[in-house]
Amino acid sequence: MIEQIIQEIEGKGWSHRTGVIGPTELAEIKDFFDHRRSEFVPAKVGKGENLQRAENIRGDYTFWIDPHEPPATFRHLVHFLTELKEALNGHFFLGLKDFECHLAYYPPGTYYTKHSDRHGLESSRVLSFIFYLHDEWNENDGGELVIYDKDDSILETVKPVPGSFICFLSEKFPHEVKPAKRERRSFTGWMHRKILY
Ligand SMILES: O=C(O)CCC(=O)C(=O)O
Ligand SMILES: [Fe+2]
Repeated sequence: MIEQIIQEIEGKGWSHRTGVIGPTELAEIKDFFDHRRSEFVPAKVGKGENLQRAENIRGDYTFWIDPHEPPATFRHLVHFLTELKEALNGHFFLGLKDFECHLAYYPPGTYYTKHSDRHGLESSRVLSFIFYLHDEWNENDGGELVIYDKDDSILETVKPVPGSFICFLSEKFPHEVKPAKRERRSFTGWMHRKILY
């Protein structure tokens, strides 16, 4: 699996793999979301003094996970990411040192408009990654991740298949989350060239 991801990143700069998380693990994750729901906070946009809630930009709620001390439910995902980080360093000499990650849920109808994960202040973000954690997703549920190229042409529209994983070079691909008909759940994060904690 990791080897295929590396090859896809080498070829096109991003990779989408299905079947990364199995049904038993997804069921445990569903329980975590259901039990810890009240601890999720509205995601904000901007930095420092300009940090603000802007539902017209992003409508998700997040719960940060410390990858150095993850809840048991997320140990497998953190392990997978650690192996991916080492493989990326081995193949591309990226010098990745750490990653940050959060859970997110997007209530029905919410979205995240087109943005880049890497702007001035976040210049150490190298790779963006997302696991899709909802237990069910139907053809017409929406919630696609639309990936753009540097010229703002659509490269790919990715359906958030439960248990799938996507990653892309943060610098190269602006992207957007389309509104969905059902709650859309994910584990999202970024690999960095510097130690974060
Ligand atoms: O959930 C997704 O598919 C993408 C989320 C995203 O772009 C972000 O949190 O920066
Ligand atoms: Fe993003």
